[in-house]
Amino acid sequence: MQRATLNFETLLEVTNALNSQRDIESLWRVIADQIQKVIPWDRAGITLYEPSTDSFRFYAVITNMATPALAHDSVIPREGSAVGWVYDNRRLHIREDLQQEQVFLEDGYYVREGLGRMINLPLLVREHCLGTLNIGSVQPGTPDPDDCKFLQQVATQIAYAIDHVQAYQQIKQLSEQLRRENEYLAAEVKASRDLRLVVGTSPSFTKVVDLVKAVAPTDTTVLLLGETGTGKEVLAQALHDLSTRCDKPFIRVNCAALPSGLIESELFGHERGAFTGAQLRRPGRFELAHTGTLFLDEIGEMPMETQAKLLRVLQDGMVDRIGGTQPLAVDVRVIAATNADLSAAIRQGTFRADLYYRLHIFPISVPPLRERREDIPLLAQHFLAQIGTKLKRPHLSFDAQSMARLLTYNWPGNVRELQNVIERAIILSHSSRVTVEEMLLPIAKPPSNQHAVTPVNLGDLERHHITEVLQRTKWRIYGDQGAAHLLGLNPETLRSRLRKLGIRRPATDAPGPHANPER
Ligand SMILES: Nc1ncnc2c1ncn2[C@@H]1O[C@H](COP(=O)(O)OP(=O)(O)OP(=O)(O)O)[C@@H](O)[C@H]1O
Repeated sequence: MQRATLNFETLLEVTNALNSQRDIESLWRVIADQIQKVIPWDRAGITLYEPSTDSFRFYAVITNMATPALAHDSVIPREGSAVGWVYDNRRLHIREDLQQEQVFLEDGYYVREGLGRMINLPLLVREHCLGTLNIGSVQPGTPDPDDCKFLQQVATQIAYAIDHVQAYQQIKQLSEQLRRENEYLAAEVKASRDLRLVVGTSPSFTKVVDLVKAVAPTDTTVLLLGETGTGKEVLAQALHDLSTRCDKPFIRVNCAALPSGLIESELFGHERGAFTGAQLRRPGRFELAHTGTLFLDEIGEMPMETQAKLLRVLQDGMVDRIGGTQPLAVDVRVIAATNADLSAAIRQGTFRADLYYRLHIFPISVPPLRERREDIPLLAQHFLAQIGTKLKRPHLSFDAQSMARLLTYNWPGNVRELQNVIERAIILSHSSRVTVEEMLLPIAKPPSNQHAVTPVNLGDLERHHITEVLQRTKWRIYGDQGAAHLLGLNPETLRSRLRKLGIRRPATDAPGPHANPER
C-alpha cells in the first residue's frame, strides 16, 4: 500500500474510533495501535494541561518498556518540561537522540526507560492547547516529515474529541450545580418569604432596628446576640434587604444543624473525588453567597477546626474547597448569630478568641420578649393575621382575657413561642374570636424578679391583673372568695376601679353557679 494511502486510511480509522461514544482513555489502545501502523512506537501517551496547578497530567499512557517511569496520572510541571515547551510554542518538538542529550524534565525518566527518540505534539483546538500527544521509540533518528504531518492530524482529531468530552462533562456538572443551587434557593425563598416583616415598636427593639438600619448599607460583619426565638434571623434578613446586596443571594447556614463532618464541605464546597461519595464538584455556601450575604446562625456551635478555616475566609476573602488546589476569591458579607455566651465559650476553649474579635465588630443584642412586653400586642396581632391567612381563617380577633394572658406570660421561648401559642389557639378556637387558654401557656408563671417586667403601662398591668383575679372568682366581687378580698381592696374601691379601667365581664363568659354579676 502506498504510504499516503496508508496514512489517510489510518487517520480515518482513528477518526472513526474517536467518533464512537466512549471516552478517549478507554479508546487509547485502539488509536495507539492505528498510529503504530504508520510510525512505530514503544511509548504512546497523552498529557492534559491543568491550569489550576500549571502542570500536565499523564492521561493515557501505553508503553512497551519494562520500567515505565512516567505512568498514568503522573504530573509534570509546565516550567522546564518538553510538554510545557510544546504548550507554550503551540508546535511539535522532536528529540532525535535522548541518550545523547537530555534537555527537559521528562528526558531523564525516558532515558531510564530506555527510549531513544521522543516526539511531542500539541493538542490544538482553535489555537487553544489542551495538552500534548507524545510518541516515543527506542530507535533514535529523524522522523519522516510526512509521518510528523500524519501525527499532527491525529493530534488534531484527538484534541477535538477531548474538547467535546470536556465540554460535555462541564455542561453536565454545571447543570447539576445549577439544579442544586436552584433547589436550595427556592427552598430558602419559600422559607424566608414570611420573615420579611419586622414587627416591634418598643424602645429597646427600636434601638435594635436603628442599629440594623445604620449598619446595613456597609459591608461590616455583624454579630446578632440574643436568646433563642428573639428574631435574630428576621433581623439578619432585614439587614440584607436594606443593604446594597439586597438583589444578591442571602444564604443561610445553621451551624448547629449540620453534622461536624459535613459542615466544611457545606461551607467551602468540595472538588470531585475529594472524599468518598464526592462524585461531583460542589460549590460551598460561601460560593453561593458570592456578592451577597452569608448568615451563619448558631455560630457558637461551629467546630474548632472549621472556625480556623472560617477565620481565614474572613481575613483574606479566599475559600479553599476540600480537595482543591487553588483558593477561590469570594466577596461575601457575613452576618453571624448566636444565643450562646461566646466569652464563656472562649474561656472553656470551645470558641476561638481571634474569630470572636473578627465577628465582634458590630454586635447587636436583641432583647428577649419579656423585656419588651410593649411589642406583644403588635406581634400577637401580626401573627393572628399571618397565621389566620395561612389557615384560611381571616378576620380573627382576640378576646380581652387572651391579650392580658399573653402580656403577663414570661415567654421563655420568646417570639417563636408566642407565634406557636397563637397558632395553637387559632386551631382550637372555632369562631373568629380567638381565646388563648391558660393551658396553651404550659409553664406560665408571673415574671420573676430576675427578669423584671417592662409593662406596657401601669394601667395595662392593673387591668390584666384584676381581670385574671375576676376570672378566677368567676366574676364574684364580694365575700371571702370574692375578687376584692383576694386583691386586698374594698369592694366599692374595686367597683370604681373596674369602671375607670373599663373592665366588663365579657358576654361569652357564661355565669357560673355563684355568678351573681359582681356579687
Ligand atoms: N420582630 C419580629 N417581627 C415578626 N416576626 C418575628 C419577629 N421576631 C421573631 N419573629 C418570628 O419568630 C420566629 C423566630 O424568629 P427567628 O427565627 O428570627 O429567631 P432567632 O433568634 O433567629 O432564633 P434561633 O436563635 O432559635 O435561631 C420566626 O418565625 C419569626 O418570623
